[in-house]
Amino acid sequence: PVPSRQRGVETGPRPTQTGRRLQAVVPTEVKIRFIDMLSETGLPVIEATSFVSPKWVPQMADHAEVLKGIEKFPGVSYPVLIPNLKGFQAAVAAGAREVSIFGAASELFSKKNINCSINESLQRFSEVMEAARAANIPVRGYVSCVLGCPYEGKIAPAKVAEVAKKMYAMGCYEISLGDTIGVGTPGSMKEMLSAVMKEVPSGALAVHCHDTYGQALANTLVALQMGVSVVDSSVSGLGGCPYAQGASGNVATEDLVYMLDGLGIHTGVDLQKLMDVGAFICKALNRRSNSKVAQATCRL
Ligand SMILES: CC(C)(COP(=O)([O-])OP(=O)([O-])OC[C@H]1O[C@@H](n2cnc3c(N)ncnc32)[C@H](O)[C@@H]1OP(=O)([O-])[O-])[C@@H](O)C(=O)NCCC(=O)NCCSC(=O)C[C@@](C)(O)CC(=O)[O-]
Repeated sequence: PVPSRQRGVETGPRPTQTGRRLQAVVPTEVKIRFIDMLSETGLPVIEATSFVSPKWVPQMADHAEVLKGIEKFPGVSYPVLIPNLKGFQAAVAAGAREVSIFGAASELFSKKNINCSINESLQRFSEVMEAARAANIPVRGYVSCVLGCPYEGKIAPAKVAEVAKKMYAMGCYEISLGDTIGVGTPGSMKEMLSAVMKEVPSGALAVHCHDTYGQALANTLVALQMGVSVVDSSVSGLGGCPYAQGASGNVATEDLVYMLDGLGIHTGVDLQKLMDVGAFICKALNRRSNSKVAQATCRL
């Protein structure tokens, strides 16, 4: 299986693990060094940046410099997030060879995150798909809030299945199901995946588990047992979402790789190198790693 899609630096105005907000904008050269180091770990996919509006997320205003500045390792892909056609065009002009669109299963989250309804977002995405097809650019689709929403609470699995089905039908080669605020449990993950798998084949699904309630690894394991083989993660468990207050980062890549190694699943990812990248970025951001593996081995 492809073990992990790794996110680059996504330090928006979101709470850290301890509830402090990250105020600083991460310098572009740190982002580039971080991604270059990740490229040497054996990860197959590194999501490099977002071509979103700098008025909405000023921390990503350097997207073109980051994408142009990183070394592109053979065999590694560097997709970028895009919310609309404008983002797609800017990403391609900066050299993107793969993009990800991001929708949601929650109306209110869609409105807060990308300022439109779910239906409007699907309309925007279909414009992107058309342009992507013409440019031969593969598109991945995210569905956020699949196990809960900061504004609507519980989300019906049928709603997740409906949005995932539409994004898959429009041509996304893979649908990543995001537990954006990390409220899911193995039980709700199983229920949601069972509904989605009636509409989208398991081979075209990925999971993206935030670890707010400490359930991310358990939820990921359930998804693996149900046939999903692509998992999003983040070194040192960095990240969150600026429009989902209180959400912590993704499952730490170090912890995910440790678990996969323990299961005898070959990943090709070098855990030691990952830990070095984690130490680098935590030092640069002056924060503690959220990776249990990193904490246990006392590297930070
Ligand atoms: C979607 C918009 C742009 C709508 O924002 P809007 O204000 O409705 O957009 P607009 O079309 O009215 O344009 C407003 C201004 O933004 C510009 N603009 C418009 N589009 C772009 C663009 N692509 N790149 C650069 N600039 C852009 C546009 O040109 C205009 O500039 P002005 O004329 O005022 O100078 C905004 O809401 C936005 O950028 N949102 C992104 C927020 C974000 O980054 N959220 C986090 C992403 S991660 C995530 O969602 C979850 C995920 C994927 O991780 C999975 C999970 O955990 O669930």
